[in-house]
Amino acid sequence: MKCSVKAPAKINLSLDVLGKRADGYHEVEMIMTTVDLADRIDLTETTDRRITVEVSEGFVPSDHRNLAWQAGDLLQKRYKVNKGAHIYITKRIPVAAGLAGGSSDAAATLRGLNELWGLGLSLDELAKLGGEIGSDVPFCVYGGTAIATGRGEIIRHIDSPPPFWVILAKPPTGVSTADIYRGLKLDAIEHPDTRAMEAAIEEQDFDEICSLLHNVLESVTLDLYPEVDNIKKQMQKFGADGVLMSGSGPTVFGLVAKESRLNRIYNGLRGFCDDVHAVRLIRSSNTCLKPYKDDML
Ligand SMILES: C[C@@](CO)(OP(=O)(O)O)[C@H](O)COP(=O)(O)OP(=O)(O)OC[C@H]1O[C@@H](n2ccc(N)nc2=O)[C@H](O)[C@@H]1O
Ligand SMILES: Nc1ncnc2c1ncn2[C@@H]1O[C@H](COP(=O)(O)OP(=O)(O)O)[C@@H](O)[C@H]1O
Repeated sequence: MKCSVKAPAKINLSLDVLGKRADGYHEVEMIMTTVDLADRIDLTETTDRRITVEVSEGFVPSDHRNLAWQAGDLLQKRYKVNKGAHIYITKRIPVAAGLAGGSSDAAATLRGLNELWGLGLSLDELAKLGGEIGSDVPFCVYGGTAIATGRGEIIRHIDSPPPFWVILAKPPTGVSTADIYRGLKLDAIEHPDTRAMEAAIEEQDFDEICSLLHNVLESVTLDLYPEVDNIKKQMQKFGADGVLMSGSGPTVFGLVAKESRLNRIYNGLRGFCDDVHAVRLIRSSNTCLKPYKDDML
């Protein structure tokens, strides 16, 4: 048996850090939403108990370091599954980019193997399991739009923002999330207004959403990688309505209301940055994130 699962990227419309925890992680409050730039996960059930991974991009690890492998291994061990799986990952989400590509691959693997191995677990159960793999995995299990707290694993679903375009531009720099959190000066943080952003989303107020975009990790990454600031400025210059770095970076996203303006911004950015994507939000999550069985492919 086979199945395929979509693993979409996320952006952080708001990212606040409230403090450092005893376990070394940071207490966060983030508004996250899923965008339609996705990896594809093809899962094939095997009769031995091995979990194997193959990735379209050779530089992404295909051994135990791959988060999709970790998802398969965890599910198999926790539920004593006596079957294996081959996981083929077609990468489209830029790697180490602040877009949760690896986390989304892990989440899609959990959703897909749950189906393939007939485990019957709920999304809540899969999300809880995902939290053992990484802080962003629980959000990626559900997709949609949510407020994530704790170290990112406590998820409260909220309304989808109004429909708009998202331009993503990633400079050729990979960023280590741990390094960026480590570089944050907790006493110097200017906090975003998360409640106002939630209200703006509820009211579908695009202009207000753009004016409230804020990420406290941005200044840390910008100090280390000035090219990120350059992309921000270019995106603003070409006319994006709101511009922010996603997660720990270095991807910068621009929100654009008018399709007519999209080409100008996309082409302008392509002039000096190879990795540019124009995508939409995935407004309602679960139906399009559901695994497709082989007879539907
Ligand atoms: C910054 C964010 C924002 O969505 O995303 P990315 O930029 O990675 O996409 C997340 O908080 C990243 O989540 P994720 O990438 O899953 O992090 P994890 O694997 O759990 O942790 C990687 C490292 O980041 C630091 N970390 C992560 C989460 C958190 N709340 N506090 C932390 O201090 C820790 O040093 C940890 O060892
Ligand atoms: N399935 C995967 N896809 C991409 N990267 C992965 C995957 N599994 C593990 N990794 C490793 O995780 C690191 C972070 O990758 P990624 O999830 O793309 O970044 P981010 O957390 O910034 O969104 C990379 O350096 C990569 O080696």
